[in-house]
Amino acid sequence: MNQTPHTTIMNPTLFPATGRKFFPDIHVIELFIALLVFVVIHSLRQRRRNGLPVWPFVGMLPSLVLGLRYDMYEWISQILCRQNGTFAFKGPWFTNLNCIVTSDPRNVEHLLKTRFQAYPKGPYFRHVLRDLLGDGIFNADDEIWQKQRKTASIEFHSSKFRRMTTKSLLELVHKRLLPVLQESVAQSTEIDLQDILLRLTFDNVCMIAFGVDPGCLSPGLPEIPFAKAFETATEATILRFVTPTLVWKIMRHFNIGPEKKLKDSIKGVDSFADDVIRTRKKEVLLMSDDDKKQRSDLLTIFMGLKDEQGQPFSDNFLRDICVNFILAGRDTSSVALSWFFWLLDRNPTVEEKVLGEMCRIVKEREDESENGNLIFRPEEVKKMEYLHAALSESLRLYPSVPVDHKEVVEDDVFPDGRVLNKGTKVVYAIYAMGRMEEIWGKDCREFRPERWLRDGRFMSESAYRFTAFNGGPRLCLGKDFAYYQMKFVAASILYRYKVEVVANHPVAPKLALTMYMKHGLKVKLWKRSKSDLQVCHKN
Ligand code: HEM
Repeated sequence: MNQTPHTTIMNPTLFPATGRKFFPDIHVIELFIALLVFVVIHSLRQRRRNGLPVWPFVGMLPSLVLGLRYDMYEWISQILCRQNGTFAFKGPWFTNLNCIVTSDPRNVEHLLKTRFQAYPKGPYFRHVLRDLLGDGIFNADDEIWQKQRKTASIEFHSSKFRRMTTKSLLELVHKRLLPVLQESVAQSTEIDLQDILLRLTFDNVCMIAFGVDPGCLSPGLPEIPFAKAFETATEATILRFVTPTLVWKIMRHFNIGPEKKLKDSIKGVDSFADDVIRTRKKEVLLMSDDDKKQRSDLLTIFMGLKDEQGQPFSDNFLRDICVNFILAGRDTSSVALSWFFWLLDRNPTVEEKVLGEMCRIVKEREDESENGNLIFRPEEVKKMEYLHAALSESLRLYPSVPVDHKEVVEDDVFPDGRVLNKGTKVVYAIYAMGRMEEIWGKDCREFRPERWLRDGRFMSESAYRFTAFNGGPRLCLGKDFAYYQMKFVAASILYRYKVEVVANHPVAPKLALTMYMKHGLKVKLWKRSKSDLQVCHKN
């Protein structure tokens, strides 16, 4: 038999009626190609509309992954420039990554001030940050936030607080920071300035929040378990933002991966906080009313207050308050100063002007005898307008908090016409705002402190164009203190040393809650000679 029954009956590639060959594999391929072409055209059309291609299932994730490999903040800035300041990010299906990203000052003012009540931090972010930040000021909304804000605000604006912060900063700089820097000069070694500044601000803010000095900035730069735990906890928390909620929750349940790291590090933070709270409670019992009034650390202040039921705050809540303030005060001014020193190294004319201003101010002193170990006085720091402008310019380009977030709790429309449904997450891109020509003009990417000066005096900018310190009712509580701290530290260093960034040291931002330099800031210090300062005195 030539034609076997097997071929006629069993082979589905022949049409029984016509005997014509049917090639399902070719049709499948054609169909597949057609679908692919459709998907690509559709995704690219979406690119025109949304700024990025939107792929089935994964949304804009492929572009995000590429952005993460390059420079996340630059990547966001470029999309926002193309999209006139606002775009909708579409994450993979069934994840929480969908959000509206904006750098339009009108929208930023709308969400931070005009419609403040409609844009709280919201349940999603609160949930992600809850293990580390609890009910502390950064993570709270409504009454819980209001109560902390009000109390801390009274405290931050009191003269007692100012005296305490000025004194503790002076001691930290002169007894701890300068000797460590001097040691590096004597040994002729390179140092990681970012690490040293982080230690300085950590010790400083622990004194403000807890009233204790952990001693991170000490000779030999010891590793302090509390500081280490704090750093690991913030890093592990960030990972939750880029991990689908279900995945990190499963990891948390089984205590594995980054969630295990997070849990262990939070234990470290809690154990330090618990110790301080327990000890302070015993101390407070023995204190006279006058002694209590002398103390201006936040822990002692909040310990003396009562909640709505007339009960003292729980230890957990006291812990949350302090941990949030430490986060607020540690990572912000230190990274801002690191970017500032890096920019100064690249802009020697700005450095000359900063130095010239300091020297002019010192020259006004009646008694210049202490010049050898000069300590800047608060009224002198206030007079440093050019330094103030240079730090603001540095924060404009490298804001310590590069992106921030809100969640809209009722349907709303942005001033630019974008419609937002209840529950939409909104990201305001502070880093990108510093790179918008519409806000700062054609030279927006240049480091030019003069843009902040009118007739030599510093002129502040609207918080909705320069959002480095946030704006509206949640404006940074530590803004005045932060400027004083940064100016005092920068002036005390620059008056004594030339800070030279090590050649070829790679500089890039790290993906974190705050704008760390990924590889730190390796520098070498050179002691300024008397003649350097005499030249600058003459200017
Ligand atoms: C260069 C230094 C600083 C910058 C750029 C900065 C920036 C910011 C930003 C952007 C926020 C809003 C965060 C948010 O709501 O998500 C904020 C809030 C806050 N900052 Fe600062 N900060 C700095 C220094 C400090 C310091 C030194 C302290 C305290 C010692 C501090 C205390 C606070 C507090 C308590 C809040 C929460 C305000 C609220 O939610 O009502 N900040 N800061």
